Formats: sequence, C-alpha cells, structure tokens
Amino acid sequence: MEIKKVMVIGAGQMGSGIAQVHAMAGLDVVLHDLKSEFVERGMSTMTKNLLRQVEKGRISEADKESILSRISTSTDLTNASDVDVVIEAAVENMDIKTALFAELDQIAPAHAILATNTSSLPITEIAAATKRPEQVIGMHFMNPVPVMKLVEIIRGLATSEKVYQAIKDLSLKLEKTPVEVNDFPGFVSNRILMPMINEAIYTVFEGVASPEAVDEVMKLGMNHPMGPLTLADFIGLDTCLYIMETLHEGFGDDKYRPCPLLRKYVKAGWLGKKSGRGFYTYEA
Ligand SMILES: CC(=O)CC(=O)SCCNC(=O)CCNC(=O)[C@H](O)C(C)(C)COP(=O)(O)OP(=O)(O)OC[C@H]1O[C@@H](n2cnc3c(N)ncnc32)[C@H](O)[C@@H]1OP(=O)(O)O
Ligand SMILES: NC(=O)C1=CN([C@@H]2O[C@H](COP(=O)(O)OP(=O)(O)OC[C@H]3O[C@@H](n4cnc5c(N)ncnc54)[C@H](OP(=O)(O)O)[C@@H]3O)[C@@H](O)[C@H]2O)C=CC1
Repeated sequence: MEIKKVMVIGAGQMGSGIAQVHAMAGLDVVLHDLKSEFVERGMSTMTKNLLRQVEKGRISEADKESILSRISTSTDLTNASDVDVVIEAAVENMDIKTALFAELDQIAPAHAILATNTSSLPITEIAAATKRPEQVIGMHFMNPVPVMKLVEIIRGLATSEKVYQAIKDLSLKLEKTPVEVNDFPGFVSNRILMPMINEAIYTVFEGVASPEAVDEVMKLGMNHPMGPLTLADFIGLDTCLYIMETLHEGFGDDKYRPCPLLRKYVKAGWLGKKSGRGFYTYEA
C-alpha cells in the first residue's frame, strides 16, 4: 500500500514531532488539534527544531521551507477524508480516543489505516470503536520523536498482516527501528519504564532523597541520559499518571499503584515541563 498523506491528531509534544518526521520523509501531513492556537504552537515547535538543523548545517534553508510546506493545519476532523493514514496523538484517555476513532471511521477513506500513538491503552479496545478493527494499529513513538529511533508497533486482536506490514514499512521510511510487541497494558516500553519512574517518585515522597539526588544517582550510577524525575517532567506528569492507572487497572496488581505525590502534582496542575512546573521549574 502506498502511503502519501498522513493526518496527525493532537499537536502537542508527540504530535508535532510525529508530523515533523513524516514531512522530513517526504510525506504530505495534516496536523490537527482542537484549536488553531494549539496547531500554531505545534508548527512553531517544528520550525524551531528545523531551524536548529539548518544552523548545524544538516539541512539547507530551502529544505526547511519545503518540509514545512508539506504540512497543512486543521481544526476540522473532516480533513481526514483524503488521507491514507491517521496517527492519533491526543491525550491519554480511552473515552477521548474511542470517540475520535468512531468519528474518524466515518470520515477517513475505506482504505485508510487508523493508528494510535497511545503509550499504554489497549489497541483492541480502541479498534472496537470502529467498523474497521483490522485497519487499527498501535504506532508508539518515543519522545523526542525526531531523535529517538524506536517505534513500538502493537497489533490489536483483529489487525491484518497487510496493515502491520504497511506501518512497519512506514516506520522504516521514517528511519526508525520498529519493534513488534503484543497488546498488553503499557506494551513493553511503559510496563518497564513507568514503574521505575513511579518508584523514583516514591523515594521522594518517602523522604529518601531530594529529586536532584534521585536523578543524580540514576544518571551517574546507571548512565541514564536523564534522571527519572527529569524524564517524568519531560514526558508530562499527567501522561505518567494515566499510564500508571492503565497498568494498575489492566493488571489488577497493586505493584502498579500510582504514587500519591504524582496524583497530587497532577491535581495541582503541575504537569512538568509543558506547564512550567513539576519536580523542577522551567522558564516559559
Ligand atoms: C512515555 C512514553 O510513552 C514513551 C516515551 O517516550 S518515554 C521517553 C523516552 N525518551 C527518553 O528516555 C529520553 C531520554 N533523554 C535523552 O535521550 C536525552 O536526554 C535527549 C536526547 C532528550 C537530549 O540529549 P542531550 O544529549 O542531553 O541534549 P542535547 O545535546 O541538547 O540533544 C541531543 C540531540 O537531541 C536533539 N534534541 C534534544 N531535545 C529535542 C527535542 N525536544 N526535539 C527535537 N530534538 C531534540 C538536539 O537537537 C540534539 O541533536 P543533534 O545531536 O542532532 O545535535
Ligand atoms: N509525552 C510522551 O513522552 C509520550 C506520549 N505518548 C502519547 O502520545 C499522546 C499525546 O501525548 P503528548 O503529546 O505528550 O500530550 P500533550 O498534552 O502534549 O498533547 C496532546 C494534544 O492533543 C490535544 N487534544 C486533546 N483532545 C483532543 C481531541 N479530542 N482532538 C484533537 N486533539 C486533542 C490536546 O489539546 P488540549 O491541550 O486542549 O488538551 C493537546 O494539544 C498520549 O496518548 C500519550 O500517552 C506516547 C509516547 C511518549
């Protein structure tokens, strides 16, 4: 199947990165969000990223312009009517995702693949909101998308071989490394990563050490590029909480219970880097 045009839903940190790598691979991209100010924010993130590439001499100014010219913006979901693939990267919430997939199923062409960048939610359940579950698949990018090589590919119960191959080929075209995993809560990446982050939050909650000390231990002691609390702020504390809740509910095992401190920060609106405050504070 030839994929020429892709719609990315959600122009947040993941959606803007996903749109950027597709445009860099020569595909036409529609970047969609609820409000034009969110889409503009996504466009400005991409423009800054590409400008950095120009300054480093990796691409020319003309390349940057042609990449950006391949991206159009949308606040109207009917713009999915002529795309080959939709990649959903809206908030990590099952109700929002199933509502979006049910609507997309009505709008997108019959041949279109509906992919989700969910970081933990069951693909099979998202697929069941459509009448084309064989064309629904998990395409899980890592943050920051332009830098990280992995794409975790997750088949739902009904996903067809043809659709799996098309998404695997698309990932290779983006110069990513696809890894296939089964449809279980958190897949592989977040089943392993998120309990570590949650445990790091517990060490702060229980007064074992300060956030700075926890991060320093993991950076210098384990050679992690970022400490777990810096990483949690970078991912978004809301997303971290939603993932822990999915693991907790999905496995019914208390070892996945979210730390109360994580819940408290999210309730306070301390969502990490994107809101200016989490375990650390950030300049706007
Ligand atoms: C929650 C989920 O469902 C799944 C997830 O995504 S979990 C999160 C997975 N991601 C991680 O674990 C990231 C861990 N951190 C890292 O790997 C590194 O700290 C990092 C790549 C983010 C930054 O690397 P660094 O060496 O500390 O900083 P820096 O030298 O500024 O950046 C390295 C490169 O990344 C680029 N970069 C950094 N942040 C970027 C961003 N937000 N967007 C685009 N590019 C970025 C820089 O431009 C630089 O590019 P070049 O090498 O081409 O010059
Ligand atoms: N952060 C990470 O490191 C990773 C996240 N993911 C997954 O990617 C998805 C997005 O995460 P992330 O980019 O971090 O989140 P962000 O909060 O940065 O962005 C989400 C965007 O989606 C928008 N949105 C919400 N609801 C809808 C809707 N119904 N239609 C269209 N747009 C909508 C949001 O708008 P508003 O601000 O109004 O809510 C926001 O602009 C989640 O499923 C997450 O689990 C996957 C890998 C890594």
